[in-house]
Amino acid sequence: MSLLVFYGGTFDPIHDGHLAIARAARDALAARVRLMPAADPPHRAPPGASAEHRARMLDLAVAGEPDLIVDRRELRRDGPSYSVETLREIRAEVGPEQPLALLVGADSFLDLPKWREWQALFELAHFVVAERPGSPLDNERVEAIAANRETAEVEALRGAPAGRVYRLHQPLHAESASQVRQLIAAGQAWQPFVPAPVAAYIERHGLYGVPIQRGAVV
Ligand SMILES: Nc1ncnc2c1ncn2[C@@H]1O[C@H](COP(=O)(O)OP(=O)(O)OP(=O)(O)O)[C@@H](O)[C@H]1O
Ligand SMILES: O=C(O)c1ccc[n+]([C@@H]2O[C@H](COP(=O)([O-])O)[C@@H](O)[C@H]2O)c1
Repeated sequence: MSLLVFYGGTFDPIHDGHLAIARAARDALAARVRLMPAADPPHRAPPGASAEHRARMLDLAVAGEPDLIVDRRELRRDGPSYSVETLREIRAEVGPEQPLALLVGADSFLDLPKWREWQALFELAHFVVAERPGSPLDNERVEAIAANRETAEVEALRGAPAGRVYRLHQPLHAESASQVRQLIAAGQAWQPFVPAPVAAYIERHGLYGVPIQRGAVV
């Protein structure tokens, strides 16, 4: 059965590292990837941009890429955007047999034991884990979380509805949203780290303290 891949994040703002792993997952898994902005991301300070701005930047970033889709379901729910609730909602829609995967970066995966009902997540979806500079995926640390669920076979993800952990070996990307926000605050060049239409949107709307450029094309 085909695999449904969901990629949750704060995307404050979406940057080239996010796009690179979404594309890498799409290509490695031959699947559509649904980027899901969190309304109220757990375990972090409130985002610098509103949920609607963050979602609109995602729309711009994936425009013209039919296998990258923006999924606004978490924006329609009140309270913290716990992944276990999101995955239960999706599972209820697609039924018990449909293979589902959650795409996360290495730092998120290594933090998984702090997530709400984290063990239940493995009953709801597979995890596809993207490598990320600064968060090495040592076998020991991965195994402490994956507990024998790891597989190197994409077919294993398609062959079960949930419960496996797959490492995505994509080229590493060092970008982070906090780096983009810090560069903006420091008055340094930040535009090279985000897709050009996203940079234009940030400038047009004066997000993150960028001086508004009314003439900019969105
Ligand atoms: N450069 C990257 N390489 C691999 N994974 C990434 C990268 N950037 C973000 N991710 C992953 O994407 C998901 C969403 O990330 P998020 O929106 O929090 O971006 P971020 O760059 O980590 O933001 P911030 O710097 O504000 O914490 C997380 O699972 C994170 O691990
Ligand atoms: O469910 C949780 O407890 C939980 C805790 C931390 C993060 N998450 C989800 O993980 C994704 C990445 O989070 P973040 O903060 O790195 O953008 C995003 O979809 C969050 O909703 C989920």
